[in-house]
Amino acid sequence: IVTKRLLEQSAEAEQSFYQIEEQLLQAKDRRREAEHARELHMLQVLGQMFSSIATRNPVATATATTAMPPARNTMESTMQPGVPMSTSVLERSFSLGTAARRGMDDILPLVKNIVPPLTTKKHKGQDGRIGIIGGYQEYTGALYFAAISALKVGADLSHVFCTKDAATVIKSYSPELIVHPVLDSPNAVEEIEKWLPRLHCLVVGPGLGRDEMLLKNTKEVIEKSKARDIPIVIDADGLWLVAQQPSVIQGYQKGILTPNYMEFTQLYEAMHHEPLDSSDHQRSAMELSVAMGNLTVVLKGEEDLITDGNKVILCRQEGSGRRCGGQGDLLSGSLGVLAHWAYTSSADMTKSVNPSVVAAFGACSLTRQCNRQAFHKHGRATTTTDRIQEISSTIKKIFES
Ligand SMILES: NC(=O)C1=CN([C@@H]2O[C@H](COP(=O)(O)OP(=O)(O)OC[C@H]3O[C@@H](n4cnc5c(N)ncnc54)[C@H](O)[C@@H]3O)[C@@H](O)[C@H]2O)[C@@H](O)CC1
Ligand SMILES: Nc1ncnc2c1ncn2[C@@H]1O[C@H](COP(=O)(O)OP(=O)(O)OP(=O)(O)O)[C@@H](O)[C@H]1O
Repeated sequence: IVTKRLLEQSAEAEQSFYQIEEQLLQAKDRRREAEHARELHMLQVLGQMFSSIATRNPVATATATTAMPPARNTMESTMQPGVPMSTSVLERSFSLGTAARRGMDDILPLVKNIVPPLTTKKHKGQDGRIGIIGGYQEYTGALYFAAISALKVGADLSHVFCTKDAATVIKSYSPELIVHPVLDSPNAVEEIEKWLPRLHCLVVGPGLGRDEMLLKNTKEVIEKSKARDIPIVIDADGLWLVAQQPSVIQGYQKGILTPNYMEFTQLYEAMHHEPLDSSDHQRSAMELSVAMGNLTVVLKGEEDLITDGNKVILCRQEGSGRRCGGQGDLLSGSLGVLAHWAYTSSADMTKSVNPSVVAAFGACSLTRQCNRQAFHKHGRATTTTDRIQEISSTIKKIFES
């Protein structure tokens, strides 16, 4: 009994330590955001000064206009539960060439706002401790791709929760990942729950497989994570779980679903009990989001379609013609980090746009640009490992330029 009590006290002490640590981090984040807002304000003032100089100088004005072609056509629509949707959508697309730079005006600056500055003042973990659940023994690659992408995008720690057999394999891929071989253990939920107070975001599903026991454990971990109010990205086999039991995530505003077309069809049909009308993806994606309680849905494909049931945003960043496995894992891992950054940024930083949507647009843009760059180098031989190697330069180009 004494040992049990001591263990309980130590668990409580640990929990309050992490709560205090979280509060400190949040205070630091708020200070950081205030600094960022001041810098932005100064930049705006400088911009106004330059533009007034340019207006006084007709040659400079003409040059600027030629260098900046007109914005792409932009339309908006809204949808509320039970209200018919108009057919137009809010369209956001960009490429890194000068031609469509104005298309980045709306969402991409918000993504840039949420990317935390790199300073010497931070401690390990502050920019993100991401948990990833998946990694059935056949699909160790998927979990690795998601976890390493999270690290490379900027998380400080990437915790992988997988089966015992998958763990050794994943550890041997990379010493940078923290691997917990617990998902198939008899006390899996307790083992993972211990880590939840330290995690900023959970990514569920890459390579999870469909084993009943693993899905049951995963479901319970999702429930525990919801109670902690952390963003939860659900991909791959995690979406299969949602299609079987939508209530596991339905109505949880920090839930983000990232289906490919097949997964989307399953989810849609599970929610609506009728075949998907494949002629109007935008409408169907909004309908799914609304049916799920306005969760953010990212329908991946030739163009990525992001919706929280109120608006549809298209990410048409040029990708590549290669469709090998693992691109979705890069997307879900990156999205985990961006979701944490978006939810810890102030409403000023995201201009009150849904943080899940801002994060999703960032992750789609990043994934597609990585695809594009890797494809330019490797052509038909491009694989996900090549894409992951492009994360660093892609971040510099699209988020830090
Ligand atoms: N290296 C790895 O370990 C990888 C493992 N993966 C994992 O493998 C598991 C199963 O994923 P699958 O890719 O088999 O499941 P999917 O649901 O993606 O695909 C099922 C089938 O549908 C086909 N399909 C996919 N998209 C389609 C579309 N738009 N139109 C028509 N057909 C389409 C696919 O060719 C496949 O035969 C998941 O856990 C996933 O995370 C993948 O992430 C890929 C990489
Ligand atoms: N037809 C396409 N054209 C251009 N880019 C695409 C296309 N299809 C998918 N993508 C890009 O690849 C990303 C991953 O989408 P994909 O459909 O491959 O996911 P997935 O099937 O879940 O991947 P995984 O193999 O990891 O399970 C998308 O976000 C998108 O950026």
